[in-house]
Amino acid sequence: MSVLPPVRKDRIIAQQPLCFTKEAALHCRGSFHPKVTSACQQQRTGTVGRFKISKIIVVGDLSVGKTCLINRFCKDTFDKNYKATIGVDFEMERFEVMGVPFSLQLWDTAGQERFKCIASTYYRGAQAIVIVFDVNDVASLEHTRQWLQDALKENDASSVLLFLVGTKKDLSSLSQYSLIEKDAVRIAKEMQAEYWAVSSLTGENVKDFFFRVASLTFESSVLAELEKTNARKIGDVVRIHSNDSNLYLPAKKNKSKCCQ
Ligand SMILES: Nc1nc2c(ncn2[C@@H]2O[C@H](COP(=O)(O)OP(=O)(O)OP(=O)(O)O)[C@@H](O)[C@H]2O)c(=O)[nH]1
Ligand SMILES: [Mg+2]
Repeated sequence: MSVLPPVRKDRIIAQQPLCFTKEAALHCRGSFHPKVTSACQQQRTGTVGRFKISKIIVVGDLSVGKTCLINRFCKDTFDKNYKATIGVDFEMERFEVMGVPFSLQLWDTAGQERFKCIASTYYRGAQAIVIVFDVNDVASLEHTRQWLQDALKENDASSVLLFLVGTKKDLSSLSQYSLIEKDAVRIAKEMQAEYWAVSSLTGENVKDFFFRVASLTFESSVLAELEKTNARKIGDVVRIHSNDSNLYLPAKKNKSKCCQ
């Protein structure tokens, strides 16, 4: 018998949420992968929904707004005063995706150089990496490549999902924003990351972004689980075939210009 309270009503995901821009999205299907949908309907999601907790790490320069982003989503709060994260912090968020319970552990890491080596010891075993920059600070966007490279030292580039997130959109004029967006989309494509722009002050796109992270992480976890089950059944490794050229095919990662 479960001792956990029911999942909050505003954490229930019935449909695949839309991407921010089709130009830099992990995939643009408006629905879950058909194999995932049928696995959920038939309650064949294996460890996903029972024991599995997916780890998401959030990295990026100091003061770009990583903590505020997580706090806006998890606690619906915003603090205008900067308090540096020391080492790491984490929040748990419980979702229900197509009727299946799904938990995310959101690891908020320190951007300050002096705490970086403590923070990097928590990078391992991530299902998704969220690389954050400030849309008003070009240098923080340029540094995202280095953050990704560091995070990938501890993770498998062929299976981890990547998100590039621009914060503090409220501080940017439309014309300033559209300039940096061009570069950000280009870098996101290079990294094979999905691009988002948000404001933790106003809340713009914050919930949509985390719903997308939860949905895509759920989808890839269920696909991996099905792949394992199939491999066990026939005693060999089987790939799940899909016509989409999407993030689930490791071959795609080989094309990355980044971190080689
Ligand atoms: N206007 C505005 N300010 C923001 C936003 N997000 C964060 N800030 C401010 O930016 C500063 C830094 O935010 P944090 O979330 O603490 O930054 P961080 O990336 O966690 O920093 P470290 O923990 O040192 O790595 C704070 O003063 C926040 O109030 C936003 O969306 N809009
Ligand atoms: Mg912080």
